[in-house]
Amino acid sequence: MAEAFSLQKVLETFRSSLSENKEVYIKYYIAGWQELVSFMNSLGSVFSFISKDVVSKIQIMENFLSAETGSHYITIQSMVNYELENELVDLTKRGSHPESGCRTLLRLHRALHWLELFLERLRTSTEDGKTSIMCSDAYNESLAHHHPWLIRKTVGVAFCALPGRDTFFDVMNAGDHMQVVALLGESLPLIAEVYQITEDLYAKNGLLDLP
Ligand SMILES: CCCCCCCCCCCCC/C=C/[C@@H](O)[C@H](COP(=O)(O)O)NC(=O)CCCCCCCCCCCCCCC
Repeated sequence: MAEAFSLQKVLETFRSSLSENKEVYIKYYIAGWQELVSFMNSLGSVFSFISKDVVSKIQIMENFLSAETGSHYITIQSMVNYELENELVDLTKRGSHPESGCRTLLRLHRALHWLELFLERLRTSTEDGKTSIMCSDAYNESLAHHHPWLIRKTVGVAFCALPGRDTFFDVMNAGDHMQVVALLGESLPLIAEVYQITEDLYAKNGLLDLP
């Protein structure tokens, strides 16, 4: 049987994703996402259209890693260099490289920003806090800017099906509520750092709007 989700595991995988010289290992980055997918699956099938999209993006990245050219995909930095130098990225409109590593990872990267905003809301919320509101506020501040109307509407409906704050804390499987809050406090700077390193790298290379 698969091991149960735990917030601690998410923290550990994102911690492992940072190299000494602050590069981001793709292997651990996608392992972190895989953990989050198992969390989402435990919330019920309303979220399966979201987790399916994440799973397909994880799969694209895994395929790059296991291909002959996999050594170029060790870190996000090496991937960006390799794909740009070899013109493997569609920069302005989708063409011959519709599923480059750079554009696929960008989608996960934007979602990581949502996660950061949402977990910060959850961490600082009070007992009567509504997860659906925390989720949609975080979404409207981040991912929503990149999604068309129909997706925004569908996502809005899914948010209403989110369990309450207590269930959320329990599913995180990290002890009592105070322990979860403490672990969130430990995890968030790490997630924020991984996010910021990627953001700076993409900005420097003009990759933030890849189609
Ligand atoms: C916890 C409940 C889950 C709430 C999820 C909120 C985020 C909403 C994301 C909605 C994505 C809708 C599906 C469609 C996506 C794609 O169109 C779109 C664009 O891709 P394309 O350019 O290839 O077409 N894809 C994306 O933007 C990537 C979306 C990735 C969503 C990741 C959501 C992760 C949720 C993780 C939950 C963890 C909760 C916290 C636990 C500690």
